[in-house]
Amino acid sequence: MAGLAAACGLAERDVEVVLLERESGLGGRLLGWDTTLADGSTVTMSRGFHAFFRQYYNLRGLLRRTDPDLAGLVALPDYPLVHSSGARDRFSGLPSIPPLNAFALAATSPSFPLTELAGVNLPAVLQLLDVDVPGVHERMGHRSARELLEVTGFPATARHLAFEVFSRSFFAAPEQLSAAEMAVMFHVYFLGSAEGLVFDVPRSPFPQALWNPLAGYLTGLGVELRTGASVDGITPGGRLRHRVDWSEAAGARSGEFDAVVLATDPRGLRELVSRSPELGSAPWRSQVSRIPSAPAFLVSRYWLDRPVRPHRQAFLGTGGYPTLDNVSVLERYEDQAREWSDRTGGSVVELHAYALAEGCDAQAERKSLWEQATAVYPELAAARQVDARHEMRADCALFPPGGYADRCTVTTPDPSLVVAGDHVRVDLPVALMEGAATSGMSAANTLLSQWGRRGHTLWTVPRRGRSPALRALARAARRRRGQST
Ligand SMILES: Cc1cc2nc3c(=O)[nH]c(=O)nc-3n(C[C@H](O)[C@H](O)[C@H](O)COP(=O)(O)OP(=O)(O)OC[C@H]3O[C@@H](n4cnc5c(N)ncnc54)[C@H](O)[C@@H]3O)c2cc1C
Repeated sequence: MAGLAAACGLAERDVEVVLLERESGLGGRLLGWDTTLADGSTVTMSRGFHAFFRQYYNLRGLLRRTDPDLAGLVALPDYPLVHSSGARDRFSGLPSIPPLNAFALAATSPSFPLTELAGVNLPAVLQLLDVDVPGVHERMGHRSARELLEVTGFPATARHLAFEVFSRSFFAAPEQLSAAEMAVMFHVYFLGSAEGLVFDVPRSPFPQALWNPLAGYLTGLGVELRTGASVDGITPGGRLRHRVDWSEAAGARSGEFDAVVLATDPRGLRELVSRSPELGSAPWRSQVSRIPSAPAFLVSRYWLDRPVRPHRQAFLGTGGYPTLDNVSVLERYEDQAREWSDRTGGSVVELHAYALAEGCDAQAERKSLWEQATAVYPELAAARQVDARHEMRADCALFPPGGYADRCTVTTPDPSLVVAGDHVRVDLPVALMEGAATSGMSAANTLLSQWGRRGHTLWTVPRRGRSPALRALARAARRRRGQST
């Protein structure tokens, strides 16, 4: 996503671009590939469910290049959260005006029982109303999301349901995630924007909905897309600034370039830079070598011989289970799964487990994940698995407490070398897919500005809390405590 955004931003300003992608298709963590099921059907497998939030302005801008009305996305305006204890919550029907949305959530959500609100630490909660990027990372980034939730005194149900679900969507347990990331998330979804927690999902598998149209657009702009091209190393060029060596099925290749955008996942960057000892500077290479990766995750997709119960939602977030984080029913939103379900009478159900224990056993995790899902949707236990696919990987970024200052930025010691990806620090309130798209465009802008070419406008929710009154209250609370919260 970051690489595609950068390629798009550059090619639209008449820069000649060669995009090198190691996998056989585009999309990175949203790659899709064909697989044939036991019943003979050919379907597209992927790492599965991704929520395209309405605040993902730069990502949506990228997709609008080929789909101006975003017709390729389907809205999922309501999705429940359930806790293993039986507690339930949902985020639909909230007013759209900040901060009324946050107050209405606290007043109406079953996770915030009025009887427990007396225990809330108001000065600490006020800090969530005064989020500014990057200041919040200096004030709160040394704490973990778990500590933040404990210090706020939010009711246990709210902590375990709403907030833990969000923390784990960063592929980390709350003790592994920076409190500042959680605060920024609160800002993005409540106080900084009117779109709330509504999100969309692709109407078709990722290649069909997103990447094939974008590939056509980029090719039309003259971008040379080379998939199955794994970059081996980068050295100083003879004719141009950089020589890039890569391997393809046809053999080893190389090319010289004025500039390079490194838009890989964290591990890809660590490995590529370690194989390129002349790139950047020694301190920068050392910084890259420290980029942390999140623990492994598991995505299990099942094609079942019978449907789940009719009222099951497209997406359900779960909390309090050993590893299960969410369950989605693909035929509720994706055309390919709907076609399979209509044809066979079955259901396509996907389970996600983030932040798995180090060294866990893949087979045991699959079995356990399925068993947890049958506790949530008991009808699954009676279903026959026509087929299943499992993806267990560890290619996501981790945003640990105290990690912000050490995060790579788009710029590097070499002006002709820029970095993009969701792990990259852009000092804007963005994360995950939107972080990737924003950093990609920002990388393109950095190069374009050196070449005297017009950049692209980047959009985000405001970089700081919108309400001066709430900000003043938060500052006053900080002064009274005489310390940062
Ligand atoms: C299961 C799952 C669920 C998720 N759900 C959500 C969600 O709901 N909402 C959300 O916003 N985000 C979600 N994410 C996160 C989201 O997928 C990422 O934030 C985003 O895809 C990151 O994009 P990127 O461009 O930074 O990196 P990537 O997508 O990882 O792209 C990096 C690319 O670099 C390529 N590469 C690496 N090394 C080399 C090399 N040497 N040569 C050539 N190519 C190389 C890789 O093949 C890859 O294509 C989810 C992720 C997963 C795994």
